[in-house]
Amino acid sequence: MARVFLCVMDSVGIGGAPDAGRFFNGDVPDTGANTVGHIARACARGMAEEGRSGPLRVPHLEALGLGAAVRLASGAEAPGLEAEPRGLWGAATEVSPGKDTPSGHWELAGVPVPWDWHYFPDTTPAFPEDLVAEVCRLAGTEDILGNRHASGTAIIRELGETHLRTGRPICYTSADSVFQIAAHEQSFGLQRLLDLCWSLAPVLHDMKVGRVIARPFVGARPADFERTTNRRDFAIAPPAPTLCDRVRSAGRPVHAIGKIGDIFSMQGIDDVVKGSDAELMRHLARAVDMAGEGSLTFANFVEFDSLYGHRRDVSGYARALETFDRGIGEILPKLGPGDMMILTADHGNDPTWTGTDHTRERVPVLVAGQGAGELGLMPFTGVAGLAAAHLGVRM
Ligand SMILES: O=P(O)(O)O[C@H]1O[C@H](CO)[C@@H](O)[C@H]1O
Ligand SMILES: [Mn+2]
Ligand SMILES: [Mn+2]
Repeated sequence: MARVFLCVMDSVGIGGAPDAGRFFNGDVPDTGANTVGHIARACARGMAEEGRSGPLRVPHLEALGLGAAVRLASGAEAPGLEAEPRGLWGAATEVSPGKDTPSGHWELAGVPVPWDWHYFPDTTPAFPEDLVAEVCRLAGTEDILGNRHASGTAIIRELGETHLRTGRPICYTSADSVFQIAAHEQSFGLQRLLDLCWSLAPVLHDMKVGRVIARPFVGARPADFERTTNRRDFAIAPPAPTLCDRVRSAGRPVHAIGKIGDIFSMQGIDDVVKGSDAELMRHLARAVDMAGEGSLTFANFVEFDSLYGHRRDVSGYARALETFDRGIGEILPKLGPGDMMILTADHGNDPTWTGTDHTRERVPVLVAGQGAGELGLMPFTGVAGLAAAHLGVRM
């Protein structure tokens, strides 16, 4: 029997998407965006020196083929990642029309998105009046705050005090197909925020808005406002059976780590554990120790994206890659002969790029535990194919 550990490093793209010119950050097309390539270049030039220093040091990812994957995907060099790969390595290209998290994950799990998502216009107000009225009705408030495109950390600094004073929820969106609600955990109430998002989700899903996201925060003053890990994503269910459903239908356990449960609306998933990325790495180590024969463990490490990519924090992103590399380095030696660990990503989020949104990019496909060699370029669905073939499950 065999086991698969499929790990998504959220937003760790490697450039080269052939359709990048059709995706934008503001008015600027994503052509040339390269999350890993540009971080490695910034590190090598001494331009990512906060809390770390010098060239990007990710020896385990490098040995698995991360640098080679950057070169294959985009033709660009990733300074510091020049070692010959000792794992199976390749790069994957997305076909779904969105550069968002559900599109990326569903396609990695074998199901490209067959519809066009609804995006809210970058205007103020961004939301239609009947939607605002429905939010007010469900929240029991006279109005909402925000009602525009925003960065989540900036908008709570800006509107958090008004929210505390008026009780009105802060509603905002981005270049993704999302409706996000920020509210204070104590003053508005965490459960009330989660209930509000849960009640609104079917309305938004009918409009083909991919997710309603609860963004709870704490703190008394703008300088201390901080989002918590109680974030919840209420996503549309995948349109067809995914890798998770296939594995589960074959009578095998499917364990989720991090956001995976939310992204797949728990479809095809037995259990989920959540926490910070540091906690998720410990959960992954435990899964490698404990997961049963024939199982799929599917993990998402979100902090690359949420803490550093959207914030365009190059040093922070480099630190996160180096921390992740150390964590994975401790887990890799635990893999047994029947184990396959796949490290990949769902889209890019180049912290050196303009704007604050994701970037359309190819993603790495690094396979540990199953020998060495080049996998070449594949579609995102090739990742599901690798996992299913290893488990002996039909896709
Ligand atoms: O700026 P914050 O709130 O982190 O939001 C980001 O997170 C959302 C979901 O991943 C993206 O659509 C982007 O808007
Ligand atoms: Mn993502
Ligand atoms: Mn994101």
